[in-house]
Order: sequence, then C-alpha cells, then structure tokens
Amino acid sequence: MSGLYLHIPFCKQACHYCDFHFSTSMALKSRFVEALTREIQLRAAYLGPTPTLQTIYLGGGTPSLLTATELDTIFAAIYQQFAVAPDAEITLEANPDDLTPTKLRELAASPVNRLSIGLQSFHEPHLRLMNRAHSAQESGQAVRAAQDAGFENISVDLIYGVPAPTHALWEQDMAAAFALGVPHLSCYALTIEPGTVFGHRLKKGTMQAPPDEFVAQQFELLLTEMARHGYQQYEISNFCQPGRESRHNSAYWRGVPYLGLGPSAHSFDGHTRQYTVANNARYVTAVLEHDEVPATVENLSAQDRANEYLMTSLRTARGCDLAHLRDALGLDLPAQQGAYLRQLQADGWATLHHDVLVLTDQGKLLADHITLALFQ
Ligand SMILES: C[S@@+](CC[C@H](N)C(=O)[O-])C[C@H]1O[C@@H](n2cnc3c(N)ncnc32)[C@H](O)[C@@H]1O
Ligand SMILES: C[S@@+](CC[C@H](N)C(=O)[O-])C[C@H]1O[C@@H](n2cnc3c(N)ncnc32)[C@H](O)[C@@H]1O
Ligand code: SF4
Repeated sequence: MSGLYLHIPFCKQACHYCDFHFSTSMALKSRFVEALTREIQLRAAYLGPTPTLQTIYLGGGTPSLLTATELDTIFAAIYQQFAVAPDAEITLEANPDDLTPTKLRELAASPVNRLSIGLQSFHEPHLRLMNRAHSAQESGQAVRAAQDAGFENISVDLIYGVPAPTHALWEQDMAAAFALGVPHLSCYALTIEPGTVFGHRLKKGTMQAPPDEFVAQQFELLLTEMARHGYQQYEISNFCQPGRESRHNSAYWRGVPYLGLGPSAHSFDGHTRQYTVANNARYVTAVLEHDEVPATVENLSAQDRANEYLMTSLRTARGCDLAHLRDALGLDLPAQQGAYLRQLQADGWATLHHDVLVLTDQGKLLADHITLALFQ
C-alpha cells in the first residue's frame, strides 16, 4: 500500500483565505515540471524497492493549470519509476474556470480517474469576497461538464462559516451541491490564516471572524443535510456515498507511508516525516542543478506518533483504537487519562465501545480541543 502526492505550486490568482504554497507567476512553470520529473527519479526508492502505487494525488496550488504535454511528461516519469495498481485512484484537483471542454477531453484521455473540483460556493458575492477566479454559474457548469466528459468519480470542495446575516446562503450552497449528484464532498470551515488577505483584514479590524456559534450551527446543518441525502461523514470535513471514500486521504489517516513530491509536499516513510522547502526557485535550482531535494526531516518519536494517531483518528468515523494506541504506539490512554475519558462520555462528546473511542457530533465540534487535552 503506497500513495504518491505531487504538489503543483501555481495559481491564477491568490484566494483571500488560502495559505497553501503557490506562486501566481508562471515564469518557473516549465522548469518546475522538469524538476518534478527529475525528483520522481531521485526519490522513487523512498517507498521501498518495488512499491505499487495504489493512489496518486495531484494537488496544489492548481494542477488543472498543467498543459496536456506537461501532464503527459509527469505521468510518463511516474509510470517509468513505479508500478501503478490497475485500479489505482488517480485524483487531480481542478479549478472550475480551467475545466473547458478541451481541458476535460485532455484529462479524460490521461490516467486521471477522479477529479476534486474546488467550488467553495455557488453564491457570487461570496466567491468575490474570497477572490475566486470563477463565477457562481461556473461552479455548477464545471461539474456538469466534467460529468459529460465521462468523469463520474468527482469530489467537490465547499467552504462554510463565511460571514453572512443568516444560514440561508449556506443552505442554498448545500442544496446546489446535492443537486450535482457527486459521490464525494469535502466541506471546510473557513479558517482565517495569518499572512492571507483575510488575515490582514482581521488584524486591521476591517473584517471579523464569524462567531464560533454561527460556525457550529452551520456544521450541525451540514451533518443533518448530509445524512438526509445519504452521505456518510467519514472524517470531520469529508462526506461520501457508501464506499466512495477518498482512498488517498484515508491512507494518510491510517498512517500508511506516502511520498510527496514538489515544493511544500510532505512525505512519511513509517518513521520520519519529510517536508520539502516551500519555495519554487530554491526547489527548481536544487533539483535541476544539484540533484538534491531541499527538505527538513523530522524523526518522529513514539510520543509524536501516538499524538498524531490520536489527532487524525479522532477526526474519523472509525475512531481511535485504544488497543492499537497501547500495543503499537505505547500510549495507554485509559491508564493515563481515565478520568478525562469518563468525563468525555458523561458530557456526550465521545463513545467508547470495544476499546474504540469515537467522537459524537457534539464532540467533533470540539475535536481540536479534545485531542489537545489527550496529547502526551
Ligand atoms: C489548497 S486548495 C487546492 C485546490 C484548488 N486550487 C482549489 O482552489 O480548489 C484545497 C482546498 O482547501 C480548502 N481551503 C484552503 N484554505 C482554506 C481556508 N483558509 N479555510 C477553509 N478551507 C480552505 C478549499 O476548500 C480548497 O478547495
Ligand atoms: C486533503 S486535500 C483535499 C481533499 C479533496 N477534497 C478530496 O477529497 O480529494 C487538501 C490539500 O492538502 C494538500 N496536500 C495533500 N497531501 C499533501 C502532501 N503530501 N504534502 C503537501 N500537501 C498536501 C494539498 O494542497 C491539497 O490541496
Ligand atoms: S484555494 Fe486553490 S486556487 Fe485558491 S489560492 Fe489556494 S490553492 Fe490557489
């Protein structure tokens, strides 16, 4: 079981909320593709001697900005270095404004078999507030065009908790998303990150974060509507029709090793985590001129791994297996935090059956707070 992530660090314009790594200048794009294919050769052995890729994920940034030739070059390098399972899940993140009929034909002819389309909203003023490059009309059109081009395996991203007088706009966004009939939806609460335009506005006082209560109510609406439309919540922000989980992301949450390529990508080999430098020029120069991938390596102690497992597993519907935590990762939670575990259950925030701790809907609202309290 292995996964490959490729980070494509370019975007047409900067969305006002986003602090992922990307550049709006395309000056280095072709050199980047060259460096990425070189990195595929340099680091193929990271996943062991004969890995078979079960999942490939092109994320960003905006992978739909790659030309057909660039995409071909990248896949040729992947198939040269790795065995790819015949039923591998191969996802590409796409922005609606890139999904022209020509682009969709190119993608349909490529190995990509799953599209993750970043819609964020169907409401024009919210799209403008977020500085998205697409219109409200394009949100729905892009998904229908992808379906017409033969893509059935589609995920859409939405953002909730955008400041508004009532919950009506969020309800309309959800209804518009359900009407598309896609098997997978990711819905993220707006986070105001330092260093973004929203972050600066918050600091200057020209923008306010929506009250926690407002966001919590939208999360509750989300859970109700998802259940009503037959979608299962398999992670705090991820919902799918039965059996349609993203295999790539599920592998991250299960602690399966993966290789991340490109600037800002992270990798995990079972013991260490590696972070590639989040700088396009430094990445391209180091890889192409010195055959080196500039990265920091973090040795994960048993304690780090136990904490990571706690944090990720409690966000999932499967929950946290306390026997695994004790036997494989050396943390005996009932022995060390017995009182807090009982308190969580008494407050209705978690259930504990057969050694598996699962957060309730109420508990999920406080997931970050609860995991912090359980950290060693
Ligand atoms: C990093 S983007 C990459 C994909 C693609 N460029 C796009 O815009 O859809 C992946 C997703 O992260 C989510 N995201 C990024 N920053 C966020 C923030 N500050 N708050 C909430 N969601 C965010 C958005 O829903 C976005 O679709
Ligand atoms: C988890 S993905 C969104 C999942 C999507 N909604 C889906 O179900 O397919 C969100 C973002 O995480 C980032 N990401 C994922 N794996 C990464 C890795 N190994 N290294 C760096 N960034 C990564 C990418 O920027 C990606 O846009
Ligand atoms: S949300 Fe997507 S398109 Fe917008 S800046 Fe972030 S990565 Fe780029």
